[in-house]
Amino acid sequence: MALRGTLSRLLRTQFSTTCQNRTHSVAVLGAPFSKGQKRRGVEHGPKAIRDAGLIERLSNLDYPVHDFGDLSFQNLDKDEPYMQVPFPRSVGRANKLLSEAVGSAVASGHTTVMLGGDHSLAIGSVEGHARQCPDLCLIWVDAHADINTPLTSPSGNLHGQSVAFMLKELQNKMPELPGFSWVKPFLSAKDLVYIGLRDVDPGEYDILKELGIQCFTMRDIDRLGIQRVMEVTLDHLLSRKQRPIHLSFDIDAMDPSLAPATGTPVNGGLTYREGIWITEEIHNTGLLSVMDLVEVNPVLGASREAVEVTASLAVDIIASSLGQSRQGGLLGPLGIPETRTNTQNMQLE
Ligand SMILES: NC(=[NH2+])NCCC[C@H](N)C(=O)O
Ligand SMILES: [Mn+2]
Ligand SMILES: [Mn+2]
Repeated sequence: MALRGTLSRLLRTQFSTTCQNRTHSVAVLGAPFSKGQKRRGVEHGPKAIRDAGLIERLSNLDYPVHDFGDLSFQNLDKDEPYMQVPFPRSVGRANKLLSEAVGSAVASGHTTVMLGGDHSLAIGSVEGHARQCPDLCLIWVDAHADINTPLTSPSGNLHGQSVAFMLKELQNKMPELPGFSWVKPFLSAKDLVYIGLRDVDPGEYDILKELGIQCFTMRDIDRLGIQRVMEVTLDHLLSRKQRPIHLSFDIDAMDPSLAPATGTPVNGGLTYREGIWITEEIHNTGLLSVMDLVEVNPVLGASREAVEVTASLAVDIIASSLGQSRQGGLLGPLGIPETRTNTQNMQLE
């Protein structure tokens, strides 16, 4: 009994330090994978983002950075489509590997950055994170909701279905796909917020409505302003308790003029400053635990510049999520002191 008490206390301490005291060190993990969709090139995303100076930029922030390099994904020669879904076994297997890698980076106490690759990788990334931190919440920044099921998906592509694998509420709507027997739904609809939506399929619309998922479309951002959107987002997820945040950032959330090198661009996206505001506010909570930066596709840039601006925007978004500030200086922020809401104050103490 005594031993059991000690063990559970030990596990509890381990658990709370793993899942709460963030940003002592950063782990970077590349996932060069593209079979969640049909266009080639997105597997070169991690290299493009590293070449744009990611590691150097993160080294200028205040904590050690561990670059764990890129995972290596095996090619399966036989991977026939299942219910119009291409490459199910390859996507399932890659995500299992990624889940284990993210899980162990989180268990080692690192704030973890996953570089994609296509957005199907969020399945493994969020799942691995949730195994370590079961009470995490998810902020999905994207032009798309990626919440199709194999039955509603117009394209079949798994990068448009990642969230459907996670949600407990969709369990009965998800067929068993080959390669995915290891994933059991782990997230509740109330623990998810979308920001930046502007291209939602009819089946996705029905799911979002039915489950009452908190969404901020581009129209909501125009109407409320990004400051209010983040206030409501963080309030929705954190007002009851402090919990680890998983940020899944699809580069196509940004306007295509800023992020042209991506597979499914949609006009009318986030401005540079809206993107940075989102990540600064998430950093300010002190609760960011894992982030994904996905869908940078260097092959789809019309020119070298187009690829470089996209990759360097990805670097800015990551650095800002991890504390790079626009207010500089060790002597405290410039500008007018900010008054914060109660929720935000609670996080900052
Ligand atoms: N991660 C992405 N870029 N997803 C785009 C998804 C597009 C479309 N909704 C689909 O299901 O195919
Ligand atoms: Mn998208
Ligand atoms: Mn996406």
